[in-house]
Amino acid sequence: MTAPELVLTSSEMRQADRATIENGIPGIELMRRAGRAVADSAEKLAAPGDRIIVAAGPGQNGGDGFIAAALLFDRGYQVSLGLLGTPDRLAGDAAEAAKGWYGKVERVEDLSFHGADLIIDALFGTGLARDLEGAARLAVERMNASGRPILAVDLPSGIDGDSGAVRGVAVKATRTVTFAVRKPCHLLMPGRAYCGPVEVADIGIGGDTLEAKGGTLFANHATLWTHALPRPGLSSHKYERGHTLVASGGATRTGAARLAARAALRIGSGLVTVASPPEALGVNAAHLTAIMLRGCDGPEGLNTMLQDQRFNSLVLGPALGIHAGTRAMVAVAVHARRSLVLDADALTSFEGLATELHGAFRHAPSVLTPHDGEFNRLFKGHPDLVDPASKIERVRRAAAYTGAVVVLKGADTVIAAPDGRAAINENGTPYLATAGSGDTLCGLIAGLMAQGVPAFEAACAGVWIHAEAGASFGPGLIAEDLAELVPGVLRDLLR
Ligand SMILES: NC(=O)C1=CN([C@@H]2O[C@H](COP(=O)(O)OP(=O)(O)OC[C@H]3O[C@@H](n4cnc5c(N)ncnc54)[C@H](O)[C@@H]3O)[C@@H](O)[C@H]2O)[C@H](O)CC1
Ligand SMILES: [K+]
Repeated sequence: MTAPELVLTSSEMRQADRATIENGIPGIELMRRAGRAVADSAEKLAAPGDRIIVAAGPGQNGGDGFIAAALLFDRGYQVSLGLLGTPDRLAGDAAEAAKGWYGKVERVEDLSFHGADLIIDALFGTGLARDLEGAARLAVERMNASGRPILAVDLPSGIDGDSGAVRGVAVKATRTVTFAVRKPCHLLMPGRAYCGPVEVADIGIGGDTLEAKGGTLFANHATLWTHALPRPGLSSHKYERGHTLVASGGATRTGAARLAARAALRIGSGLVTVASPPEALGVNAAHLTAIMLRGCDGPEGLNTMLQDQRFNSLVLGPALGIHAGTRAMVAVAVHARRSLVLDADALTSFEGLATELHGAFRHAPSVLTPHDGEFNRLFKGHPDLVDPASKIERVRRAAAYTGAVVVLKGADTVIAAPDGRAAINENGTPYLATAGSGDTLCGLIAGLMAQGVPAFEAACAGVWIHAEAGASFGPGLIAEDLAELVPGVLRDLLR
């Protein structure tokens, strides 16, 4: 089976680099391999004889640029190189690499990018430390304005490697070649949108080293969770596949619960029941067939229902209303220690009250699925959770704080577990931004947990399957379609 795809932060990558050097591969050799990968990648974008302009920065990213420039010159390209800063400021491996470039070292300020068939952006990589200003900023602006194809070395200059944020301005790359593994910025927005297709070049940093220095952050693909997916055997019975309970809102707000319930059923929950306020029983009954329906009046009603241990997974939040009653229902659910997915109103009801949720979810598999607005409302007054620039860091801290798996939704949904594992999703589609889409996601995750899938794997799989279903439909997608598309996605996954 293919291993999950590791993603390493800048500092983890530096440690992996250092360990590789200590194990006997000199730094300059790693840089030569990196530079060769850049040259090989450039050859896919330009033909011998073409004019290539390399913009090199003051650090090792610039060093990679020097190596690539010399190789491409040898391979018959017309190569010019402009340096940001002066050659005497180059140090270590980058200074060594510069010795192999026999052409002129121009000032990056003096280069005209308009005549280039290809620009190689080797200004900054993982060492970017602050916003781009002055000459660096101008160089990036002029590269972008040239309209010429740009190959970014490691990552587009100006993008923060760990958060994917634009530090003032950033190169809009046509393609990016990175080394050993992808970094968070290749998956997180807005960085992902600046990279173009990302190529990962093997420069000889071993899998064991990458695993030892990273090992907790992943790209969210099936390789991460496919082993945990339920595969019903011939003898399996609906009662063994769990029973998901979804709480419905009042008479005019019942659709959300039914969307979640339908998704739970489609993902394989053996049984699904909508728990409905008495006044909404009629409208729910008119719309449910395979899904069961029970009257449930507020927190007391929920408490009574949960005396039945067969309800092993629970969705609370969609259209429940923002008030103390919803908070009380969450308290009942937490006390009952069932698998739990909380979304929407269940999260917003705790606006400014996050301390009530401190450690609350550590006793049972629990998943919170906020979007940015809900996350910021829930954790307002907790700068340590809301302020970090990196989405991964924010989600990890929220997971550690609450004891729940946290899914922070968006074009680059991040899922994190209290134990520090995190995954970045990248198969999302803008079509998923439609009313009721989040309700469906809750149902998928709860339906997987009902079948015994652990919370982190259920959240990661739910997010991926949800996105895959949305992408398979495309334009015109409405939330009602999503659950119906799940069987096709599952069929491919379980093949
Ligand atoms: N295993 C690998 O991944 C390898 C990666 N290599 C390349 O090395 C860079 C990282 O190199 P590093 O020297 O640490 O950082 P940078 O080159 O990105 O930049 C540091 C350099 O830039 C200055 N600086 C930082 N921010 C700014 C700013 N906003 N304005 C101006 N100057 C700034 C800083 O002071 C330093 O001088 C990695 O990305 C790979 O491309 C190696 O080749 C080995 C293998
Ligand atoms: K770069």
